[in-house]
Amino acid sequence: MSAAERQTEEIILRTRGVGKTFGKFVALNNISAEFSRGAITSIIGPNGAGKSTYFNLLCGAFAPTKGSVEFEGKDVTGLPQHRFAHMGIAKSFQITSVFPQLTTRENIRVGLQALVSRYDIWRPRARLTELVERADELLALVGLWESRERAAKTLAHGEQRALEIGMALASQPRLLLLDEPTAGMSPEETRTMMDLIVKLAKERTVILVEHKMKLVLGISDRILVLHHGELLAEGTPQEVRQNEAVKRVYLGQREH
Ligand SMILES: Nc1ncnc2c1ncn2[C@@H]1O[C@H](COP(=O)(O)OP(=O)(O)OP(=O)(O)O)[C@@H](O)[C@H]1O
Repeated sequence: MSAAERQTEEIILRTRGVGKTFGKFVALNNISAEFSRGAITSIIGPNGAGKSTYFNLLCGAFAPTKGSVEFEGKDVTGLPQHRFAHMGIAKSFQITSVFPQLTTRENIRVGLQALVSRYDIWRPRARLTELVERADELLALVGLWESRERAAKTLAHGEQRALEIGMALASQPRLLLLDEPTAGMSPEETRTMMDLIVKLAKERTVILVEHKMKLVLGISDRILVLHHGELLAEGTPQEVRQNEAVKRVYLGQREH
């Protein structure tokens, strides 16, 4: 394996000098960062730091105004969002997108059926069995097996978020992007979600956006800190915790 190939193997996603402007407003400026395969990387920063904007660039929802995005060594800058999904990148947003009237299990099956073209159309029975089995595996993985027959609208907020992640996993992504996965959750729901993220990260790369620094220190391999659209700091949780600039930004903020 060449040095370049080894780098591609180790770095799943990279941005080079990405920026994003909305009219004259610079929401994100010149962010260069690398995301290691198999790691949990958290993007943190105070309100308005540019986290969601960066997230949207990483998952292909926005094209950057400047710079480039590389996934597994390929330049994917400006490709339509569905191409990102087909390449192996899945995302789950702050806003829940489950179908409230359907059961938990039906929701997961809907997620899987969206991929139906990958299956052999001449073997419908085998395809159906495979879908059902895969849906049940995903339900168990995200901790919703017991709630499988409940209408999604009756699930607690934390369970709805877990369901949404289950749906995102239907495409068997190599990279899972989560935007504030614990937003609006109780402390107990938050712990459950953090445990789920750690479990999911054993099999795939996870990047998450969060504004609660304390929350991600314990589970992240690497942390990027954004502030006013710039990359303020990056490093291990230990390095970020001790970083003077980061301390200043978070000083006086209510810690979560
Ligand atoms: N579509 C848009 N049009 C104009 N300005 C925008 C748009 N989206 C974001 N912004 C601005 O860009 C800046 C960064 O926003 P962004 O949502 O990325 O921050 P954030 O770190 O995710 O904040 P929060 O923690 O509050 O979600 C903010 O000042 C925001 O007002």
